[in-house]
Amino acid sequence: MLSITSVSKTFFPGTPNERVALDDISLDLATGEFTTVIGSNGAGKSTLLNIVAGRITPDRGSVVVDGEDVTRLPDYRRARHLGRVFQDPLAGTAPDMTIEENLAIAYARGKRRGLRLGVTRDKRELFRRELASLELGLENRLRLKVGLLSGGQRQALSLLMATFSEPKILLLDEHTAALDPQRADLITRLTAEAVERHHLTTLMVTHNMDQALRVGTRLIMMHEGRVVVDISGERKRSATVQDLLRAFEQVKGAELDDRTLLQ
Ligand SMILES: Nc1ncnc2c1ncn2[C@@H]1O[C@H](COP(=O)(O)OP(=O)(O)OP(=O)(O)O)[C@@H](O)[C@H]1O
Repeated sequence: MLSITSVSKTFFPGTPNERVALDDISLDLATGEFTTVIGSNGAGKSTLLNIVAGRITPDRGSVVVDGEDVTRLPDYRRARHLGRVFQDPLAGTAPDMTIEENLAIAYARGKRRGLRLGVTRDKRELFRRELASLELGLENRLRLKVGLLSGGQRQALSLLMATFSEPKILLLDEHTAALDPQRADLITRLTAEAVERHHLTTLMVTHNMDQALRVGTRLIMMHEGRVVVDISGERKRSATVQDLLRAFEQVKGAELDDRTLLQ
């Protein structure tokens, strides 16, 4: 469903501020594959997501979504195939609009013109059912302004908005990092449920190794713009935080030109 092939990105090339963000990365995600992405600060995780989203164009390489080469397609032209949730709960929703208006905008994404916006009775029922699945009581507060919700509630709504139109790719950029542990656990659970229910091909960046191991079907660790660990299936299920820390120490200690892939 998602093929990233030999993608490289350097910011400010040829200047003293030159930063290699991605260094010849290749990654193939099958439909429904849920990949968690960990790595140190500056490893290139956000840049990878931005390249998939079309916010950043790679210097080299290609991005193919469901057979379509989108490498040079601007972000607004791929938005209907993508769902994205950011770290900041304020980023994914419009605070001055009501819950149902926000949902109507998300619902219209990916639909043909003419089927857009406006909250009909059918849609309201659909929104109510979807909101009920969050178990936060929001289904009875459809006309509440989103700005009045807590961070956790807003993030749950952002997640619902990003997933219920069944995008081809779901991008989660540390979307639980700004929440308290209890809310973070709730959003993590809702994420796993939504991905499973809609069979979404997902990339989830997190700094929480435990979370990266608990959810998803595959885990990659990035370092200095490269994928240095890539595990799935039983290897992922049996891996521990200690294993990841050990692998990270090994990579950090390796020579810069050592391209050994740890598996
Ligand atoms: N827009 C930009 N302009 C210049 N340099 C950038 C830009 N975005 C990222 N970089 C640089 O590219 C490298 C990778 O950054 P990126 O944000 O992708 O890392 P990350 O793994 O998401 O880090 P973090 O965990 O700290 O968010 C870093 O050296 C960063 O300084």
